[in-house]
Amino acid sequence: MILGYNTNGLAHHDPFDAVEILAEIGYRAIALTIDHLTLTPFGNTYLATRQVDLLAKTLEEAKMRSVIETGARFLLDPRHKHEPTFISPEAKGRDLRYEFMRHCIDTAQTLKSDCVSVWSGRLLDDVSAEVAMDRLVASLEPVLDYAAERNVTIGFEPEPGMLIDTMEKFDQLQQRIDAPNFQLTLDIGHLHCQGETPIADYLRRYGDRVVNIHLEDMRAGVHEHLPFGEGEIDFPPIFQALKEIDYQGTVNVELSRHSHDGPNMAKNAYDFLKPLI
Ligand SMILES: O=C1C[C@@H](O)[C@H](O)[C@@H](O)C1=O
Repeated sequence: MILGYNTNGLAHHDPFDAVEILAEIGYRAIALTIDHLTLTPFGNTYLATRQVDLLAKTLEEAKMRSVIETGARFLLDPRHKHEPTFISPEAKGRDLRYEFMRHCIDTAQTLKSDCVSVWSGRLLDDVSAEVAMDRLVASLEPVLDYAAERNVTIGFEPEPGMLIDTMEKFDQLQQRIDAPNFQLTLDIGHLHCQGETPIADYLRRYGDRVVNIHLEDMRAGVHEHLPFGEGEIDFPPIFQALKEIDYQGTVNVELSRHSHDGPNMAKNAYDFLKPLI
C-alpha cells in the first residue's frame, strides 16, 4: 500500500512544487486534481501538453505513482460547484463533462496513472431515480470506451449528496455497466459519513474492485473532510483490513479544505499514517 496526497489540499501550489514537497515528506503517490493550475484542459495547448510531458518525467524520476482526480470545484463552471456533471439536466452540460473526461483520460495515459477517479454528480432536476440512473449510465458508457481504448481504468467514487452516494447505489450502477475498466474509488470518510460501517468489512467485500482510496477523518452524517484525529474514525482496523486484502494501490489523503496550510497538513497526515501502514 502506497501513501499519497491529493493536490486539492495543495490548491495554491504549482504541481511540480507539490510533487517535490510530498516526496520530501515521504509520500510515494500523488492524486492530481485537474484544475486551473494543474494539468488544465484550457489555454495554450502547447504549454498544457508540455506540462503533462514534464510531469510524467518528474513523477518517473521521483518514483511517484499517480491517480487523476476530476472533482475540481469551479473548473468547468465558475459559478456552480462541480457542475456540469454526468447527470446534468442539459445535454450540453453532460457533453462538456465528457470533453473534460477525454482530457483527463489522455492525461492519465501519458502519466501512466493508476486510474481516473469520477463521481456521479448531484441531481439538479426533478426526474425519477430511474431516469437519473439512465442518464448516468448513458454518460459513463462512452467514457469507459474511450478509457478502455487507452488502457485507462475508471475508479467510480460514491459521494454523499450525489446521485450515487452509498455502496448499495454503487451496486445498482455496477449491475448496469458491463466494462472491465469500471472499478471503484473508495473514500473511507464517505463510508463513515453514510453509516456504512464497520469500514473494514466494506474493504473486505469490495477489495477486488478498489483501484483508489481516499482518506481523511470525518464525523457520521457530516460530509466534511477533517485532519486525522478531528473526526470519529478508528484507523487501525482499516489498515489491518487493507493489509489482509493485500491492497496494492494508493491511499490518498484528501484534505481539500486545508490548502491554506497545505504543506503542514501533508506532513501531519504523513506522521499520523506512517506507523499504520
Ligand atoms: O469531498 C469530495 C469533494 C470532491 O470534489 C472530490 O472529487 C471528492 O473526492 C470528495 O471526496
